[in-house]
Amino acid sequence: MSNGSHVVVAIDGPSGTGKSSVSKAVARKLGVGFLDTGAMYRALTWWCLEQQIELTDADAVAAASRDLPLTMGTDPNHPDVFIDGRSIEVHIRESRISQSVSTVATNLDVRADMQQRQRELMAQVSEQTGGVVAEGRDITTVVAPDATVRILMTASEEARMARRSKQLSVTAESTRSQIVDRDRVDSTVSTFMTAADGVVTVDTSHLDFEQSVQAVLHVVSAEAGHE
Ligand SMILES: Nc1ncnc2c1ncn2[C@@H]1O[C@H](COP(=O)(O)OP(=O)(O)OP(=O)(O)O)[C@@H](O)[C@H]1O
Ligand SMILES: Nc1ccn([C@@H]2O[C@H](COP(=O)(O)O)[C@@H](O)[C@H]2O)c(=O)n1
Repeated sequence: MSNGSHVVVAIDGPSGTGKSSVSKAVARKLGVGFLDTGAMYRALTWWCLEQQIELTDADAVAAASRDLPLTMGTDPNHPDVFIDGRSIEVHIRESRISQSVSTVATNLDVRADMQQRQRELMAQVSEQTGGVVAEGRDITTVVAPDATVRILMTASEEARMARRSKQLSVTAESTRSQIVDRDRVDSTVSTFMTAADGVVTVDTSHLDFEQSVQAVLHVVSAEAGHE
């Protein structure tokens, strides 16, 4: 997915690593679009709860996914998520969504649908802005295995707990099961705890936010000649 001179950056990693915030900053610096693929699974989860669809009813959830009136904002300065024209960005970050999103994301029919939508969105955004930074759990391996740059962003469990606890203003310990349990379930359908062949690992355990952004830009520069 290098599309001539377009730069396609795929970033995966476990929960709380900083993928989303770092990817957004990298997209801004490169002047290209940004796609938060986790937000798409969160949007479907929110929609199913709104429609009172049982998340364990795999067929009903897959049907909801196919019909989902989802629009993704891909400007890294104003990323937003819309269903039927209504912004649901705030709602999809609620803890009830974080706690149930993996049930939806491990539905294989849902994944096939979302992966197809993500490929189409990435191609569209790349065409419009000259590239895209897309982040999630299966972008480097399934959605865009031929991306110009493929990165696995990691951080120790302790660093991720500390980042999440600061973000949510709760104790670090209380975030452990949230992070560990979600990764355990999510990794039954995607490979993001270890780097696949050809994927560059960026370990941010001992980096601050700006250093993490620079580390990713350094890899982009080395792999694609962009900075
Ligand atoms: N290198 C870093 N050092 C310190 N804090 C960081 C760093 N990178 C990101 N953060 C902070 O960590 C928090 C979590 O980051 P973010 O939401 O981007 O993670 P994520 O990997 O996308 O998580 P998830 O996949 O669970 O949504 C944010 O508050 C972010 O500002
Ligand atoms: N490519 C992806 C991205 C996300 N998921 C699932 O969505 C959940 C929410 O993701 P966040 O990055 O917003 O926390 C995540 O826990 C996965 O269940 C996915 O499966 N594939």
